[in-house]
Parts: sequence; C-alpha cells; structure tokens
Amino acid sequence: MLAVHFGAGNIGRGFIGSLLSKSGYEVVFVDVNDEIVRLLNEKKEYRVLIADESGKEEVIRNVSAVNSQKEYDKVIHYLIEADLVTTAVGPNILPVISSTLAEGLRKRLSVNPKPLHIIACENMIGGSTFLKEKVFEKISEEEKSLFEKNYGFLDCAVDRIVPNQKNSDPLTVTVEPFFEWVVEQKNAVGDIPKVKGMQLVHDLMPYIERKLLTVNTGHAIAAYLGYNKKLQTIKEAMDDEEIYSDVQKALSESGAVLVKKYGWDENEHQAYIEKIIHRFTNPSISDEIVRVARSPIRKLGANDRLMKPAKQYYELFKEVPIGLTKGIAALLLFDYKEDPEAIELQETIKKVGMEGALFQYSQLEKEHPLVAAIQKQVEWLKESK
Ligand SMILES: NC(=O)c1ccc[n+]([C@@H]2O[C@H](COP(=O)([O-])OP(=O)(O)OC[C@H]3O[C@@H](n4cnc5c(N)ncnc54)[C@H](O)[C@@H]3O)[C@@H](O)[C@H]2O)c1
Ligand SMILES: O=P(O)(O)OC[C@@H](O)[C@@H](O)[C@H](O)[C@H](O)CO
Repeated sequence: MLAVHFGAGNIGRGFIGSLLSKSGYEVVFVDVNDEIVRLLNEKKEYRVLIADESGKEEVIRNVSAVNSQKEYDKVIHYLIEADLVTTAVGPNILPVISSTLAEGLRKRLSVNPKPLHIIACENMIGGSTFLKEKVFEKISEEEKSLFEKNYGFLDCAVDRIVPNQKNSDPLTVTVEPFFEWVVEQKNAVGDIPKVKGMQLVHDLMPYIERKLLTVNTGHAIAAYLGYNKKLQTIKEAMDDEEIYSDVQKALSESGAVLVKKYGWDENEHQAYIEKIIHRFTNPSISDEIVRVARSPIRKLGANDRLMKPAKQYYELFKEVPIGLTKGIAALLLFDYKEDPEAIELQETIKKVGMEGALFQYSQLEKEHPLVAAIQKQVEWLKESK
C-alpha cells in the first residue's frame, strides 16, 4: 500500500505520516524543502518523540520523499500508483498543489482504474472540498464526471499539537501524546483504505466545529493575548492568570454555541474544554506564540476559529461575547514583522481602519455590534500595555 503525503512538516511527519507508516503504508512525502527531502531519502526513517513524562520514542520507517518543484514527473508517477493521498501543507498552499494533483489524477485515469481518496488534513472547515474545487478548476467538463466517479475528496478534522521543532536531528519531531483524526465518509468512492487511529464518521460538521472552535479558538486567544503581553510560549501565556481566565471565558462562549447547535452534552463538553486547557499547559512542550498566531488574516476569516463562534454567539444569544471579542481585538494588534499576513493586516488597518479590515477579512458590516465591542477591547488592550 502506497500513501502519498503532501507536506513533510510538523503535522506531516509528526502525525499523518507516522500513522500511515505504522498502519503498514509505504509513505512518500512530497515537499519543497530540499534539506528535508534529502534527509528522508538518505535515512528512510525518522523519530517521533512523545512529549510527556514517558519520554517515549517511535521510529517511523518505510518513508521517502520527492521535491515537487524539481521532480515533477516522480510526483505524477506516485499519484498514479497511490492507494491514498493526504496533505498537511496549510490552507493557503492547497491551491498551489492543486495543479500537480489535477495532472496526476488526470494521467491516472487512463492507467489505473482503482478509485482513490484524497484527504486534506488542514485546520479549516471543508479542506478537502476546497482542494477538490481548486482541482476541478483545472479540468474539463468530461474529466469532471470521471473524477467524480473515481476520486473521493474526504473532509476531516485533525488534532495534535506539534510545535516548531528544535531537535538537533532536523527529521525528528516532538509531538504531544494526544491525537484525533476524524474523517467524513460521505464522499467515499468505494472502500476507504484503513489507517490505525483514523475515525470515520457520517457527518463531520459537529467534529470539525468542535475541534476548530475549541482547540484552535482557545489556542489563538492565548497566542494573541500572549503576544500582546510580550510572552514567548503558549505555556507562558496560560501561566498568566488574566489570559487563562480569558481563554476559559472564550471557550465557554464558543462552547455555548456548540452545545446549542449540535446538542453536545454540556458536562462532556466542559470536560473536553478542560482537557484542551490541560494540553495547552503541557510542560514538556514549548510551543511558540508566533507559530500559533501565524496567518492572522486567515484566522480572521468569517468561517474560522474566532469570528465564526463570535458571530454565532451573537446570533443565538443576542449578546456580545466578551472573551471572543477580546481575542479578536488582540489579533488586530498582532504586528509580528516575520509574518507576512501580520504585516499586510497592519497595512490594511492603517489604510482603512479596523472597521474596514473587519469588513474586508471577516465580512462584518460596520453596524454589527461586534465591531464596536472589538474596537473598545482594542482600546483597553492598548491602554493596558
Ligand atoms: N502543527 C500543528 O499543531 C497542527 C495540528 C493540526 C493541524 N495542523 C494543520 O496542518 C497543516 C500543516 O501545518 P504544520 O504545522 O505541519 O506546518 P509546517 O509548516 O510544519 O508544514 C508544512 C509543510 O508543507 C511544505 N510545503 C509548503 N509548500 C509546499 C508545496 N507547494 N508542496 C508541498 N509541500 C509544501 C513545507 O515545506 C512544510 O514542510 C496546516 O493546515 C495546519 O493548520 C497543524
Ligand atoms: O495551524 P494553524 O495556524 O491553523 O493554527 C495554529 C495552532 O492552533 C494549530 O496548529 C494547533 O496546534 C493544532 O490545530 C492542534 O490540533
């Protein structure tokens, strides 16, 4: 069994690649990082270190890699042969890989009749559906109907905290012990290849929203408020009493939305929140605030971790959510010079103001009560600096 995985980064090696290899797949990573590609081909294995008191170490074998910018033909060859295709490149890179994927899948049609599943393991709602849309922009009407029959793009939710790596061996990845990979089977074309640790569900929406609007909401709020206080890691942010209680407040707000929308049991959801807060304070992980805060424009999206629960909270309860708006306010102050989206966001705010930026990136009309509440929180955050 051959799995082709785009993105040999933190989640690629530390989570998806590791599960695939442990389930018996030969894993071919596709990446653009020369050094990682070279080392994977040289060593054919890498280490995953579990960040807890156990100090457990796993060796991930039967892996290799290709550079998609330099070895295009090889990527196409592997796409023709693959039994499963997965990605963990980041939502903004899905359009970039869609041309190569379209070409590989097109060539495969004439030589390999086996159906194939493609799973985008990204932090977004409908990641595989989005990838499919990008692939379908590159093919003819006739090909579209063949692709529909042969290729299943399955949406999923992935959860495992994998920080930026500081190991002396560049292939080694330190990961938290917890993981969850929930895949929606609705769009399957035949049997979905088995992967140990992959959970299949009929309807993903309750799971992806629970994950994105709890884990990533809390994470983002800790990161932006932590950055505002000049802290370095998520653990440091969670050790700050004020930030800790702001994260709790925001998660009780997004939790109220999730419980109301999906009927999750209130006590079980509270236990889910507490487990996540515990994960954020894992002393064996050093997760940089600027990693978690990365791409603030993406994170300000109407369908993403902050604005979606804030808007829904207002719609459902006719009240402004205090914790969520404070997190959004802190995001608007994120001015990290090494993050291109942070620079763009600050330039946009200079040009069109916060109201304009909220409209441009979150489609929030200036009359919406959230706008005034966010602006007030921005003033408070600036004063408290
Ligand atoms: N790290 C986490 O804790 C975590 C957890 C769950 C989900 N995710 C999601 O997983 C995805 C990847 O995140 P990450 O933390 O692993 O990021 P990362 O930056 O560590 O990895 C991304 C990889 O993609 C590669 N890449 C970039 N452009 C490419 C291209 N055109 N073709 C092939 N590869 C390309 C990069 O070189 C890099 O190796 C994101 O969507 C993220 O939201 C991350
Ligand atoms: O990957 P992003 O940029 O969408 O979000 C940053 C972190 O919140 C994220 O990577 C988490 O660590 C992960 O989603 C945990 O499952």
